[in-house]
Amino acid sequence: MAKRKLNRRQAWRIQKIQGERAERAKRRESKIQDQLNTSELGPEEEGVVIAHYGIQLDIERPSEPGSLYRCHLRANLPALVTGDRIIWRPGKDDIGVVVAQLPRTSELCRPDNHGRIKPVAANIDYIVLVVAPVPRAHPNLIDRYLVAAEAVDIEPVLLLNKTDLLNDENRQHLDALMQVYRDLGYKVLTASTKLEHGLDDIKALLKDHTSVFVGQSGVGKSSLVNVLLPDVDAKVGDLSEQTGKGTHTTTSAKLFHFPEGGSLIDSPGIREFGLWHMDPEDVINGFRELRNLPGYCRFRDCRHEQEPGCALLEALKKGEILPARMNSYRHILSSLDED
Ligand SMILES: Nc1nc2c(ncn2[C@@H]2O[C@H](COP(=O)(O)OP(=O)(O)OP(=O)(O)O)[C@@H](O)[C@H]2O)c(=O)[nH]1
Ligand SMILES: [Zn+2]
Repeated sequence: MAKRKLNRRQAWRIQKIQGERAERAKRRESKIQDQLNTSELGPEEEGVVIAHYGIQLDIERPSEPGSLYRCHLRANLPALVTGDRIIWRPGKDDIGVVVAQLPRTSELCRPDNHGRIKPVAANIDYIVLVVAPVPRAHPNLIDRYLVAAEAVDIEPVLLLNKTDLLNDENRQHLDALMQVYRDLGYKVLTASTKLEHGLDDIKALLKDHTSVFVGQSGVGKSSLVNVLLPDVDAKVGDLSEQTGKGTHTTTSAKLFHFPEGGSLIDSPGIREFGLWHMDPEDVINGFRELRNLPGYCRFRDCRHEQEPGCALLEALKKGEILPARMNSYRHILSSLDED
C-alpha cells in the first residue's frame, strides 16, 4: 500500500514539474513574441553559436570576434549546437532572440543517453586526429577515426605530435605509417608541443577554418590547445577535470578563436569522436582505396572474405591494397558486433 501511494505521489510530482516546465516555456515564448511584436528588438543579423546552456545561447557577431551576446531561442526552432550559424535580433535588456537557423555544412552527431542521435557541433571543416609515438599510434585506431570522419564528410587531418620522442626504435615505423596516409591523400602534419616545433604549419592550415581535435587520451590534445590558444588555459583545465568526473557527454561544446585566425570547437565529448558508435555500411566507405571496389565483385552480396571474383581480394593480391589496411577494415567491421 505504502509503495503505491508513493508511486502516485511521484507521478503527481513528475506531472507537476512537467506542467511547470511547459508553463515557463510558454511564458518565455510569449515574452519573446511580445518583444518581436513591439519591435523591442534590433534588426536581424547573422551570428555564430559559441556555446549553449540549456535554453540560452552565447552568440557572436562575426564582425566582432570575442563579443558575446546572450540569446533566447524561439520555441519553434530546432535545438542549436555550437558552431551553428543563425539569424538573431539583439534585445534591449541585453538578451537577444535567435529567430532562424542557417543551413549546416557539416555536423557531428552522437547518441545521447537514451540512444537518440543528436548533433553536438556544426559547421566543422577539419577533424584533426592527434597521434603520438607514446601512447603508440595504432594503425587500427587511426583507421577507425578516419572511417568516422569520412562518414560525417569532414576532412580528417593527421597530426603526429611529440616528435621529440622519435628515436632509432620508432622513427622508421612512424615515418612509414604517416607515409601510408599521405599516399592515400590525407594531410599529415608533425609537431612537438613540448619543443613548440611545427606549430606554424598547424596555424597556417587551421586559419580560416573551424576544427576539432580528437584522439586517444595522452597524445597531447590539451597541450596543443594550450600552445595554440594561450588565453583559454583555465577553460582547458575545466574540460579535463570534467572528463575525470565522467560528465563529458553532457558538457556543452565551446568555440574558441585562434589568435592567428580559425576556430576550434572543443569539449571532452568531442575529443572522443571516432570512438562513438558507427554503422557497418560506413566502414567500407571510410577506406578511400576500398570504397569503389565492391561494385566490381562478382557477387553483389560479396563479403570480401574468400569469394571468387572478389575485387578487394584481387586488388590485395596485386599489391594495390596494403595488407595492414585490409586487416584494419576487417578488424573494424568485426569490432562493431561488440559495440
Ligand atoms: N614529450 C612530449 N610530451 C608531450 C608533448 N605534448 C604533450 N606531452 C605530454 O603528454 C602528456 C599528455 O598530454 P595531454 O595534453 O594531457 O594529452 P591529451 O590528449 O589532452 O590527454 P587527455 O586529456 O587524457 O585526452 C602530458 O604529460 C604532456 O606533458 C610533446 O610534444 N612531447
Ligand atoms: Zn568482394
